[in-house]
Amino acid sequence: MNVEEAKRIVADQKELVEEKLSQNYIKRDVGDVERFLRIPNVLAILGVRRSGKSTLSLMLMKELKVKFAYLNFDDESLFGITTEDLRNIEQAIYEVYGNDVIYLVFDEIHNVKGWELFISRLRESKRIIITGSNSKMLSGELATALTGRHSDIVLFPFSFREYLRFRNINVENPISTRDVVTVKVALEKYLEEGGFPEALIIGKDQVDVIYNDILFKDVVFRYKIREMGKFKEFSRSIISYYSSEVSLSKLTKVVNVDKKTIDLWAFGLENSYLIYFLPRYGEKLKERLTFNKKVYVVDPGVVSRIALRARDKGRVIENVVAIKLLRENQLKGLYYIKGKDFEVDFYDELNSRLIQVTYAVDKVEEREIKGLMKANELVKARELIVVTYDIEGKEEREGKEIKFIPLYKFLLKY
Ligand SMILES: Nc1ncnc2c1ncn2[C@@H]1O[C@H](COP(=O)(O)OP(=O)(O)OP(=O)(O)O)[C@@H](O)[C@H]1O
Repeated sequence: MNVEEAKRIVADQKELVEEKLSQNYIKRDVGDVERFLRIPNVLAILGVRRSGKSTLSLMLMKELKVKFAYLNFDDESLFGITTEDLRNIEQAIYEVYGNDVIYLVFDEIHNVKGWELFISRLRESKRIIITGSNSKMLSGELATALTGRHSDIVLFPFSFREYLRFRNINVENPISTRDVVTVKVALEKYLEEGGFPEALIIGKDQVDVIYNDILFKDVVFRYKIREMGKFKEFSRSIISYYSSEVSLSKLTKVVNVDKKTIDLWAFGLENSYLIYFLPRYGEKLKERLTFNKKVYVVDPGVVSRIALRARDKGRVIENVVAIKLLRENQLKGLYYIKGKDFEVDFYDELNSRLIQVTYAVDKVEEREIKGLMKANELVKARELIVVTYDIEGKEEREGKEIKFIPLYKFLLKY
């Protein structure tokens, strides 16, 4: 690709960006992202496809009021480009945007071979945002060039709080009966439709489009999967296990492929951020095939549209809590605890909390509380919480306080 061709692509995309910048977007709760751009000066925004990564980068540039250049490498005219092409692209960027541009935003650059060294060189003089929907993009051999020199955040589809903002419901701290009702009605809808911005703008069928895009572009294409039918069946089966323990070995028999293949497919789905495997506390992470794990799905909308079994409210609620915790902990320090005769849904090690989730409307079952107490003998957590559907209050057991928090409050405040 020569510089002239590259210039045309950069200029075409510049027009699209200008149009995007003129629109109003929903503010994302991602903390002080700008901070990441100061030192070190590469910020990677990772996360499931269509969660709003490029929009967030553009919002950030707008907020900082800085001059920046943008290029999306997920553009057909840029497929198959080489390391040499990157030099011409760089020059084209300066010609289109000016030599004095300091901030560079690159979408999906990880599809280009040798991108890490390119970024590593640019970072000497520029501040860079890269986005990607592959959790392994920063763990390859070449990425060592960037080790310790980038911050990364994982962006999820809208959280419940962001969803309320999108629906123009300005109740972050509902107290009056009317506000509580409004928020609870919105929560029911959120549990059904989820938080992919496009699914809320275009309609729920868009979830299917996004789901298929993830399967094909982020897994099938990347991992060169040929048995499409079986892979789709596998993906749907594993999603149907949301909020449950899953045995990959068993799925091998259901889908009828060998263990190595299943392992690769599960790896692919997890790397695309579509599903997340929560490990059991205290267990050494061996191979995916053998370790005990529970599976959670990135968005309630995907659960509603794709899972095979009848919708189970208790599990839907547990899934939404899992995603909130994963989002806030940025995928770190979360486990479930399972002993001989007890289970606790989440051990949030970072915040020293044990969290049980139940679809209780008028009474929390004794077994849920016993589970908390037993797990607490093991981990000595600071806080013990039961997330309920509608019960609020406190109870003391053996000198330890247990809080009962309704789901809407937990999602908004905790
Ligand atoms: N904060 C927001 N407010 C309103 N709409 C949004 C917001 N973020 C994203 N969207 C909409 O969602 C869609 C996907 O957003 P975007 O392209 O930023 O996602 P992405 O994660 O970069 O996608 P991909 O992984 O495919 O590159 C776009 O149509 C965008 O307009």
